[in-house]
Amino acid sequence: MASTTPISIISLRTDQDGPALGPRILDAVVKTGFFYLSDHGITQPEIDSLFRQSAQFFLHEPESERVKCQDRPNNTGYTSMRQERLDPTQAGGDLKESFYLAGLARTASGSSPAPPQYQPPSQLLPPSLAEHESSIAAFIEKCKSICDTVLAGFAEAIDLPSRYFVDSHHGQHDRLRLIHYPPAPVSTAASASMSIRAGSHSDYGSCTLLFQKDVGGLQVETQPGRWVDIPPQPGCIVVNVGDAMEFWSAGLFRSTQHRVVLPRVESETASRFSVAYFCQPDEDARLEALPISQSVREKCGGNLMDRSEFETRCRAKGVADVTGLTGGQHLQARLSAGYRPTRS
Ligand SMILES: O=C(O)CCC(=O)C(=O)O
Ligand SMILES: [Fe+2]
Repeated sequence: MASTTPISIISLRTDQDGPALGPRILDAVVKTGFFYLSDHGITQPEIDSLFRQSAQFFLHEPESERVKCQDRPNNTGYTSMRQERLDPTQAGGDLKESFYLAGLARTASGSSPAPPQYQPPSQLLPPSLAEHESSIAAFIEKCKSICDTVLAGFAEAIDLPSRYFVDSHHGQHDRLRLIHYPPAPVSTAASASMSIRAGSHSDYGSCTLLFQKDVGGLQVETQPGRWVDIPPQPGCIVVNVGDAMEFWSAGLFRSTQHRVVLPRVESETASRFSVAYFCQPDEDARLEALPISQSVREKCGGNLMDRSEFETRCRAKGVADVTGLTGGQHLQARLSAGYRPTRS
């Protein structure tokens, strides 16, 4: 099955015999930093219902209600069309709009508040989403729990105790992002050079879960200049490594550039909906480029980033001190650096 997909499919089925998650994801996170995750525990009806709520918001919520919910300092709420430009070398802003949600259940007034120092900010909700607050809060908690499993896999993959990363992730900076790419015509060479649905970028955090509805367009740069389609795969979430985890793993795990291209065929011209869950380290998490043991190095064959490539990538992403920093400092460094890797 895995050989017919561009990235491997990894199952979270608990009754499966065989190795734990760590050894099974090592190859994927070292080579592309992307894999499909199946049997993850979120049901299709739960995903469908979030996509319905997202469509209701983007297609029917009045503009006046959307803009009331913008909260840039807390990185929550609505971002409008072309407001974001993920690739600073791209001519115009991205052809998308989005809504960022913090961990609703973990705030002081939520159903399971986090310890005070790790509580996410409170969230402004427009009427169409406020109506579904408890199911959205539950969806966010399920994503968080999948991320904890993935984080445990990351630790096991490099021979660390399972909780090594989990203990620095209380969901404080995590965000669930509803994304809408409006309908667009099939692109021409001219339109593709002017705009894009989501410009080339790498994600900032530890890992991202991505739910794609039915319209394709997501691509990953597996080698410099070589873009591979990652189409929606029934029953699967796309999981990818983010910059914080690339840093933490001393460049062993790859935080790879990806993008969403304009429609190439008629079937991609409709609205495209996706949902991303960005898992971030805590503000006070200590990130340090961890030593990678000889036995892990051997398992990874020739796929290790050497020290000078690691340091170059860190600096390009705004990280001046490659020995260590906090989760909060990493996020700030990443937010203030416009990053586009040099092509070799
Ligand atoms: O919408 C997608 O499929 C990808 C979105 C993405 O990569 C992001 O928001 O970081
Ligand atoms: Fe992304």
